[in-house]
Amino acid sequence: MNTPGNHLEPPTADSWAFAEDHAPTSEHVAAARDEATLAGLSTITPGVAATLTALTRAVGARAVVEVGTLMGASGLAFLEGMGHDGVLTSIDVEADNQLPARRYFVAAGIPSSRFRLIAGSPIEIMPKLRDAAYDVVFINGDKLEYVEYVAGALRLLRPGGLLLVHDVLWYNRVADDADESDEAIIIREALDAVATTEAYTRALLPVGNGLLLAVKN
Ligand SMILES: C[S@@+](CC[C@H](N)C(=O)[O-])C[C@H]1O[C@@H](n2cnc3c(N)ncnc32)[C@H](O)[C@@H]1O
Repeated sequence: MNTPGNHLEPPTADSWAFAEDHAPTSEHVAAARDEATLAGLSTITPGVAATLTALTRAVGARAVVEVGTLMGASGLAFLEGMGHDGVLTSIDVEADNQLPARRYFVAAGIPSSRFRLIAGSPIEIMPKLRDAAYDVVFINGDKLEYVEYVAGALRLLRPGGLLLVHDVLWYNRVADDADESDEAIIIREALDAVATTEAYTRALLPVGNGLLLAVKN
């Protein structure tokens, strides 16, 4: 049996669910999540949504870049964490994926001046964004491009800004050395790229499908 000070066991499924549901998401985030889930698409969990909102609030973010819009669940989590003048820039390669996001943002009462939805390749669009102008960069797009996204994020972040990379545990496959799937290999490379630059102080949070948090020094 574990006692304080001894080596901890991983959380049970009940503890994990308790943590995930501890801070409820808004009805708008829940609706965007539900639509993505019903369509069989991968979206953030409630625990990740709560973490994104709290971290955004903690750094007083006024400008967030997101790679991977989908139905807008994470985008709303950021918009809810920012003040009324905070602006989300969200990039997705699929323009059609951004239509529901716009609908959910409007339904949540977010004025259009507070979000920019950019359709196109994040690898081509990230270099066009301003240097050191963003408080948070959130990566949640194509896993096979994670190394390029991480490289692009460094220039965009201001000192003290947060790099957040989602899905870094990728269904328990990243930690499994025997797993040589393209996604697992590339996510490991992206994690290594953050670890080997002295630009960041980092922690890996086992919330949702794994969230890397790296503060730009
Ligand atoms: C995991 S979803 C983003 C989820 C969103 N952030 C949310 O909170 O629900 C990934 C997004 O990246 C884009 N994407 C581009 N290439 C992809 C790929 N090969 N596999 C998965 N998603 C891809 C999709 O259009 C999709 O909107």
